Amino acid sequence: MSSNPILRFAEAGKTYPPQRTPLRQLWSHLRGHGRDSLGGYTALQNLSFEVYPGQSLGIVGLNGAGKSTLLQLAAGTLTPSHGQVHSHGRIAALLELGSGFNPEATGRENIYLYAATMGLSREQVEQRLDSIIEFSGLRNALDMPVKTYSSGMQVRLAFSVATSVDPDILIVDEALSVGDGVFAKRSFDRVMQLREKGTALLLCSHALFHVDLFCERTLWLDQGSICAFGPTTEVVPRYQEFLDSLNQEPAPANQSEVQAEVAQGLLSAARPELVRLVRAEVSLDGTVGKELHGHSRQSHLTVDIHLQVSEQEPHPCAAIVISSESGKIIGSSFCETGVIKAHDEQGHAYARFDLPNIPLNKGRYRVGVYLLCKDMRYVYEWVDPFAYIELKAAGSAQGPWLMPGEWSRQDKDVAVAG
Ligand SMILES: Nc1ncnc2c1ncn2[C@@H]1O[C@H](COP(=O)(O)OP(=O)(O)OP(=O)(O)O)[C@@H](O)[C@H]1O
Repeated sequence: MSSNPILRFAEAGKTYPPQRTPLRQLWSHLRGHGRDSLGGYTALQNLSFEVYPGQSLGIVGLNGAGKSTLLQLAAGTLTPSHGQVHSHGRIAALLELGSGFNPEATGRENIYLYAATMGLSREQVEQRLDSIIEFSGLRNALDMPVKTYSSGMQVRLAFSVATSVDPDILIVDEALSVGDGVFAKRSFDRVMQLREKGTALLLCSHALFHVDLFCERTLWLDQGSICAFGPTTEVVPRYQEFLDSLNQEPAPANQSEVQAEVAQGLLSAARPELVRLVRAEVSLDGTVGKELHGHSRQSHLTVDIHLQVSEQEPHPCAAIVISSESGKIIGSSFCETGVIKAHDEQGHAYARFDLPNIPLNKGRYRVGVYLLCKDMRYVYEWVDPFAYIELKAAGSAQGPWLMPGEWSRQDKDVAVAG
């Protein structure tokens, strides 16, 4: 690890100026004050922490805890009212929807504008243009003004540019769960690749599963202050317990709005309010892990999942997908309707998938966990790969799966001609 942090908050905080409504201005004027004396709102206070190159930090907290404010300070789109925020390197931020875009300009023009704000020259953008367009999947809409884009399309464009500029720090505010199933999966893969290349990540998400997956450390914000900060494996379960203790009703989703967007195929039903993956665990012969070793035909694969369902989606579907290392699907198993069912008032549900005598040949495989809506048309969340399994085998079978079927000796030629 480099000895210099790439991002440093030193007693940093943010107080928003008071809302200068006409009534307040009149009140101040009558009282003879030059400034509104009602005071501002302190959204963050005295935060100190550091992020080193290649590290990933998750930010969790209730609505209004100050997460977006923290991310904006880190991105440099807000300045601290007290303390300091130091950063160096190229920062790519996916913050509020549409921020950074000129709505009147086309998608193509916005790629240049957006990349320029991240320090890329026109030439550098041109070198990457094709891959940015390809990744966004918006080639046909590229010469239309961004104001005509749906929210899902805007996120795709922003995500595509932000992750194509070789950032030193990638800041993501919830954006990962937006986009249709295919795009969201590619976004996951892209963030993983950036992490492997050493990009530091700051991720704020209400989907704790994402934080669990991407971030080795987590900062839990409560009313603008750090409530807990440490390894994700410690902080996220504590935060989950806290959420459970609140017996929080999920924020009511505007169902008709969600359905309209889903109907356009632009947004997956990926609303954390509807259903979310809380935790998953893959084990081979009883050993839990992300890199597991076993024997073909003998080992027993188990996947345990814990999710949270809601009234709007009480019986989602879970699936396990086994693929080759390169991502080619070898097999999948979808749970039957009714297997996933709320177990308590908070909507926690648990399910297990068992695959004894694993019918795979020697090799390395990835195991993915998916959460879909009941009719399996939309994927809420997935993590693929969630774990890798590496199998040893005796014999000379070819190909990834162990083809069932039996040989038997025959006494005569049974091949019937004509
Ligand atoms: N521009 C602003 N002016 C005044 N107050 C603001 C402003 N932006 C945010 N706030 C207030 O600061 C507090 C923290 O807001 P912030 O958006 O950072 O929270 P958050 O944790 O990201 O919430 P959420 O999970 O709902 O997105 C909130 O009480 C909010 O009302």
